[in-house]
Amino acid sequence: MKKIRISAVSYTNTKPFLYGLQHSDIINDIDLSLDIPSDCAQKLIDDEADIGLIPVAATLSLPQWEIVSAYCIGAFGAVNSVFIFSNCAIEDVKTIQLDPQSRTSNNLARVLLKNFWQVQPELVKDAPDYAISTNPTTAFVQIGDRTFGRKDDYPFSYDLSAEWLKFTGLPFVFAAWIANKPIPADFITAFNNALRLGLAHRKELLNELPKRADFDLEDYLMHKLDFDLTEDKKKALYLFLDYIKAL
Ligand SMILES: C=C(O[C@@H]1C=C(C(=O)O)C=C[C@H]1O)C(=O)O
Repeated sequence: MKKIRISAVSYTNTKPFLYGLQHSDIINDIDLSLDIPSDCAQKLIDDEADIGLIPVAATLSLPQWEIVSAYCIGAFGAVNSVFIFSNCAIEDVKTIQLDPQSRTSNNLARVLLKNFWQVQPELVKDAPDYAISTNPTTAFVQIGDRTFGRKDDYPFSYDLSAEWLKFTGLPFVFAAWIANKPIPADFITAFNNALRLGLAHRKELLNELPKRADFDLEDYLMHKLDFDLTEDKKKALYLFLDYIKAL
């Protein structure tokens, strides 16, 4: 049988899923690559992968897509790894640098800026001084492990999942397991069993990960991240896509 090509996120948030895949027989039936989120999305768009843990905002660039898992990268309130870091209050920001590795959170920032904070800073992609600008009215979006332990390094840090909860009262879905073509049902069942196994073994996984003094990995993987793709999260996902379309 031809192996199913899977692109998963190369950040710590995905390690429970990887643990499950690597401890299940399904590992022999897949061709697994680890990519930054923007590349997971591009691989699904270019048909270089069959299933990806892709930023949900990228579904808007797929002619055909289907959610193939009951699990996701989500959060109810603060997630602690998706921020706007800023030298000034959001109302005073003039320029926001977008994160080149992100698709969802860049769009989440845009949705919140327009509809929640109601401000219109200039948005910059691929800024040459990304994340190091000293301009007092420049802020930047940043996701993933690069944000670990950085929250208190800036005068203002906005956790975008916490801000989305304030705005909508809903949880948020950053990335979901999405296929760009029909996938056999028995594969989907085995795939979800493997992901569930990984989530159930997060304590064992935590014992294998190097401890960090500046970031609570246990709180992150056990509590801040919320991996179940519940009905409320699906509602949030479709609401978010509608907000992006209206930008
Ligand atoms: C919570 C996170 O979710 C992520 C955010 C993504 C995005 O902004 O496009 C995509 C995948 C997830 O890894 C994170 O990376 O910190």
